Amino acid sequence: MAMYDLIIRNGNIVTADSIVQGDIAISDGKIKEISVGKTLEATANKEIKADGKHILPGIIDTHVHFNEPGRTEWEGIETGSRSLAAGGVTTYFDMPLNSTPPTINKENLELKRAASEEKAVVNYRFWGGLVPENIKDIKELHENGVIGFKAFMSPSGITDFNHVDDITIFKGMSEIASIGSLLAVHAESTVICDQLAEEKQSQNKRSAKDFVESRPIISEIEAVRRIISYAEATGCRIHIVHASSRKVVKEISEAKLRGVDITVETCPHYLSLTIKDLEEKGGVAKCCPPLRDKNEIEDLWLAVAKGEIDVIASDHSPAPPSMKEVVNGDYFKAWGGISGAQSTLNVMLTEGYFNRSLPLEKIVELLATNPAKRFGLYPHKGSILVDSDADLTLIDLNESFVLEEKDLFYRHKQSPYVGRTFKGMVTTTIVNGNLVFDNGYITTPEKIR
Ligand SMILES: NC(=O)N[C@H]1NC(=O)NC1=O
Ligand SMILES: [Zn+2]
Ligand SMILES: [Zn+2]
Repeated sequence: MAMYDLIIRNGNIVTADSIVQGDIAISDGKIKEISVGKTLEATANKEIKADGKHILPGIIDTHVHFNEPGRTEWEGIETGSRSLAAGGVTTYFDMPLNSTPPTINKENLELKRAASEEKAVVNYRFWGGLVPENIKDIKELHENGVIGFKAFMSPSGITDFNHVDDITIFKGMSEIASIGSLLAVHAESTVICDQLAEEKQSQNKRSAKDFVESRPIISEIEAVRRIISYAEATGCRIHIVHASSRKVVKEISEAKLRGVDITVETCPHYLSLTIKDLEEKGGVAKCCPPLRDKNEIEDLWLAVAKGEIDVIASDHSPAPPSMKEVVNGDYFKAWGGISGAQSTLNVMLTEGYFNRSLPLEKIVELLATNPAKRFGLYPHKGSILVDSDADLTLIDLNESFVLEEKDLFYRHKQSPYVGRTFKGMVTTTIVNGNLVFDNGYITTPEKIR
């Protein structure tokens, strides 16, 4: 009889296509055997009873800012990756900015890699940056394993990561196309946002509403249209990050129909928080593009249901509480970025599965399968197949909880979701066949909560 490292017994195995009941056997960090509908005749060093639970392919968060090296006091790889594990995430892609030095050349990439090797409790990959200064470094970054490149079309909020001008976009995208990589784009118009922000501030209008009005949806639409025209000219594959509105998504759907190789991401906060939350909670709910209104949320859920969205990622972009504070009612000054790494699956289960009947298979597709496919990790990741990596997320849909600060594994225990009731709970996160999170505890390298 076969002997494995780990067997998970009698769970509901969820993939993008189906839900079946069965056993999963794991050895050497890989799925070795799957038995559907009947007990797997084998033994293992460890067994997990998953009766009544659902087993998902490990979640892939394609968009986090972990600030390390250089700004570890903002988050850091250790606390950041623990938070992800607690949220059922088994692989993350770390953005090239907010750490210092930013990941814009091979030397800086090696610094990030060294810090991650030492500290990450889940799997990871790195984005390289595209900035006006580094077109010459693109090829080498690609050869050293970055998942793709990231550019900002508007100021990033970080002085050592410049946004791209149109000639950089054009030249950079030509280069990225020639090596067969991909460009992720923060698409907001500098002209529109800067001008409106200046008008507002010169009139001393600095409320939450003023801030939101200074970054309107049209600014995203304009930038998306522009980047699409460059994609069509250069043949560069693109991925639009954090679209805040279905109106933005529509531009991307139309480009897809024309044959442009483009995908789109949105984030849990654009599906669950509004400008009212920004007014009530303050800086903890500030992000760029900003939160929109209730109608936009429902429209965005329609886009999700209809398959217009490819990927949902956290855009976890934390900062120390002092930087998130709204001082004297000035919403322009506070750091833009939401701490969400731990809550992506919770938001999708509660607001998607329970409140809007979004199928679990669809959630798996958006959070694991599509990210794996788009960024070349499929079928090793994003699937539950024999020979896949043993990255798995176990959830209990019968549990619910109110998120408290003490539940957060972030360096700074702030989240716009504190106080929210979530239905469904992540019980166990398995990375390369090892339990990393179990029943409220991070289990490796030591047990902590
Ligand atoms: N620099 C940075 O992380 N910016 C992110 N924050 C945010 O709210 N939107 C972003 O692009
Ligand atoms: Zn961004
Ligand atoms: Zn980001």
